[in-house]
Amino acid sequence: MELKEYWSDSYHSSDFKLTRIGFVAIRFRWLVTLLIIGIAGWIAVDWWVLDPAHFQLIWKIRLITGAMLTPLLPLSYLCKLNRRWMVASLYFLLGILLTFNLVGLWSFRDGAPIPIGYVAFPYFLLALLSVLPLPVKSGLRVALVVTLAVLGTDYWLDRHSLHNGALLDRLWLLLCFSLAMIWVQAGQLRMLLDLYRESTRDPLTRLMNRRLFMRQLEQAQRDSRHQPFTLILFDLDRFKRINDEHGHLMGDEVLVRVATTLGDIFGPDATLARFGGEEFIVLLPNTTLEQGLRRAETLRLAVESQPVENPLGEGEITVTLSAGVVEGRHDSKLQVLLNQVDEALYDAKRNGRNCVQAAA
Ligand SMILES: Nc1nc2c(ncn2[C@@H]2O[C@H](COP(=O)(O)OP(=O)(O)OP(=O)(O)O)[C@@H](O)[C@H]2O)c(=O)[nH]1
Repeated sequence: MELKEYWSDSYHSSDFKLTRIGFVAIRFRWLVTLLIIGIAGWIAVDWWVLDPAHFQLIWKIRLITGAMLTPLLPLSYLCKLNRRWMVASLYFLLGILLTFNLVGLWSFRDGAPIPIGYVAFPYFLLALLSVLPLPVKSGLRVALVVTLAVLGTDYWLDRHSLHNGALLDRLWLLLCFSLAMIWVQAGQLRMLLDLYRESTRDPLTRLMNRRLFMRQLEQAQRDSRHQPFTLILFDLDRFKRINDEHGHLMGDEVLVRVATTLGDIFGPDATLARFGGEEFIVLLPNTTLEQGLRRAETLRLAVESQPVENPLGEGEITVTLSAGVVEGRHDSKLQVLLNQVDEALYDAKRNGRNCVQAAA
């Protein structure tokens, strides 16, 4: 995982963004449930700890806070579809909880001893938020909001406290908790990204696997509007023979080399995947059938003209491929397109291999 991927989700792929937000939404829902139960349930503790005058006010504040958090539960189902909803819900949660903290502390303005639960609440909140796999930039924003809220509360309740050592003490503690929160969040983000890559990448070529490709294809079709897109499905010729005659290590080397050539030929606009054993697929957005055929031919020539060296130093071999090409539109049925391109590839094999065939 690269450093910039820890920093901001703008460096994540759109598919991982959705995966992460779905994960955050589930954890967020559990967090809100826990907070609603905890905040309302704490009334029992307050009943024991507080004097009746304080208790009369506090139990209502707790119930109102719990009620205000409740809409976040159904909203968390929408959040998994949209990052903006997720961010808005998170800040709504922070707003409610920090206001609860402010009003709770304000209720002790008469000098009554403040129970530890009220003083420690912002730190407790930071600890709870560490369950969300947020990038560092988002974690810093959350920490900043909590710190400013603590400073604002201090200022509002007791202007002098901003100038004494106790404030420094609180800031130091906030910094420690914030760093711990960001550290745990980044660790979770890393774990999630590693698992995501393991489950969506082919371990040999590092290209995306069939499952992720199908999701990308559905998305690309939705985005294509009235522009055509092209699919190229290709398969290495007589690959079994390469394995049998030169060994599996050589077979693996050929697959890796072809994957590299694919990246070089098609560039960042194309979506490339290993579709099966020695079968690869390419999705080209905004591309007509004629353009797709030309690009498939370029690939075929490139692979043919670059012999692959045996990793054990036992000479080199020439590899060829056969390809099928089909053009799709936003209203095409994907399963039909995949069948057509598969048929075209089969025709290319029947026509003698090492050639490109358009779908009928
Ligand atoms: N080395 C290696 N071989 C693989 C891998 N995945 C699949 N294969 C082999 O790919 C071969 C595919 O053979 P076939 O499906 O018979 O096709 P082919 O020999 O390429 O023949 P045509 O497709 O008709 O040209 C099988 O021998 C598989 O074992 C892999 O990851 N590494």
